[in-house]
Amino acid sequence: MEQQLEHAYEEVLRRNPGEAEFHQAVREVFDSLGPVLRKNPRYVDAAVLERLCEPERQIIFRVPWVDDAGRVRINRGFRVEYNSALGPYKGGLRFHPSVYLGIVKFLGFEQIFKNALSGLPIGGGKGGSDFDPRGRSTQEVMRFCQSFMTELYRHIGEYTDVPAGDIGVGQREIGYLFGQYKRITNRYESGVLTGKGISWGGSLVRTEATGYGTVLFANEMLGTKGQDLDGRRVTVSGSGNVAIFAIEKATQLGATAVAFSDSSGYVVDEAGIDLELLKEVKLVDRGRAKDYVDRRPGARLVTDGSIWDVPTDVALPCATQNELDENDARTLLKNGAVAVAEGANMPTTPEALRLFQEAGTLFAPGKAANAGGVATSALEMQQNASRDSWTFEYTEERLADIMRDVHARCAATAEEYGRPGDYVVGANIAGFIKVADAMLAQGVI
Ligand SMILES: NC(=O)C1=CN([C@@H]2O[C@H](COP(=O)(O)OP(=O)(O)OC[C@H]3O[C@@H](n4cnc5c(N)ncnc54)[C@H](O)[C@@H]3O)[C@@H](O)[C@H]2O)C=CC1
Ligand SMILES: O=C(O)CCC(=O)C(=O)O
Repeated sequence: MEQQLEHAYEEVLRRNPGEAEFHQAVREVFDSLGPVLRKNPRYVDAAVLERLCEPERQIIFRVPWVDDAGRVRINRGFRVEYNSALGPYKGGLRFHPSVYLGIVKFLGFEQIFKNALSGLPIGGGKGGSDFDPRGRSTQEVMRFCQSFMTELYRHIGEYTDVPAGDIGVGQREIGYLFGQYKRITNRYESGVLTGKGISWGGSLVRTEATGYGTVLFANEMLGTKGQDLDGRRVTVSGSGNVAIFAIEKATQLGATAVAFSDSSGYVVDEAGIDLELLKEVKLVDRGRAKDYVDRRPGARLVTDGSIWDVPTDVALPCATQNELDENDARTLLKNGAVAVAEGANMPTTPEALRLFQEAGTLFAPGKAANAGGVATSALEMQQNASRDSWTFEYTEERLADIMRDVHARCAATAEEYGRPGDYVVGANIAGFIKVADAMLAQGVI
């Protein structure tokens, strides 16, 4: 079976040149699959690996828009409709200058397994653009979103493909995208996008869900060792949607979050991050880390080195891919970190992951730990379909149940395949089996 996996991986390299992040995401999943393929050769016979590595549809389009100075700008838009074995394509849109096809494909590939693990009927997809929202006015962002949707609308729908937010796309952008979709189609199709505002079809808890879910997963992992987050030091990279609500849930569970970051550096606040201030700086003012430090006595901004230099018990990388490397892992281990849970998608490099695995550190891969976001999007779709809206308490309880289930499924699968405590193997195998079985049942498509 190892030979088949190697052959399939070589084909991925050959067919997708230059897409390093996509190669990395495939490699990490393939590294887990040997035992499951040996046990079920029918997956190999039906070319499930090869099919999983080829998206069902890849859409690339021009996004023209006019900036505030009247100049015409051109960006590139993407939507990769990766796999629909379990439901309509589902996954976020990322607006960031680094976006290219390889990033969208890695995210879409990860999304297939994550969505399978959530236990909800959603397939995998992802999209975005190399548009950089930083420094752009609200009017420019709106014009960009309207142009983006003017092409995207023909590819998406409640039963087809349901985008949501990711880096650079929050409720404001979802609002402009939804408005343009409604205008073009003349349909109030609430279930076409998730992450909407509460008064126009959104779900309570969706904003908080990814960060909350990541922390709940970390707490479940600690629970297997008779420990929890209470009294722990936590470090959270990033200061966007995922990071902020990871800090909030960790604080609710009795931990002290001592550091966060953005692309300008990291902030250490030994007294515990002031969440209200952080929300004001980041969510209201759209400011920088320095704006927090300017208003918070005792906090300091560090503009060189790495946030993972800050001694911590629990590390929550919640910014972006490959942000925690081998050196960072060594430092975290030296400083006694006991758990790492990925709020971001693939934030840990393969070399760093290996070090954590060798050290026996509790390690939650993003496709399991951050599944609460997309799961709550699926709950938003349920509410839209039934024209209902649930309370915060009820929705949060559903999220907590889902995260417990995801944790239990990963742990049980790791155990079954002889790797107890290895959540990477557990998540990859459990997600793979669910998707692969549905693909087999649906024939060669
Ligand atoms: N929003 C969601 O529901 C979900 C997001 N994720 C993942 O979580 C991560 C963060 O996403 P969001 O919080 O939604 O985005 P966001 O746009 O709200 O925040 C992103 C944060 O990461 C930082 N960042 C981005 N690129 C960076 C870079 N190259 N270097 C340093 N810092 C950088 C930004 O300063 C910002 O603080 C991403 O990996 C995303 O794919 C995963 C699951 C769901
Ligand atoms: O809520 C969603 O549909 C997407 C969330 C997402 O992009 C992710 O899980 O990485």
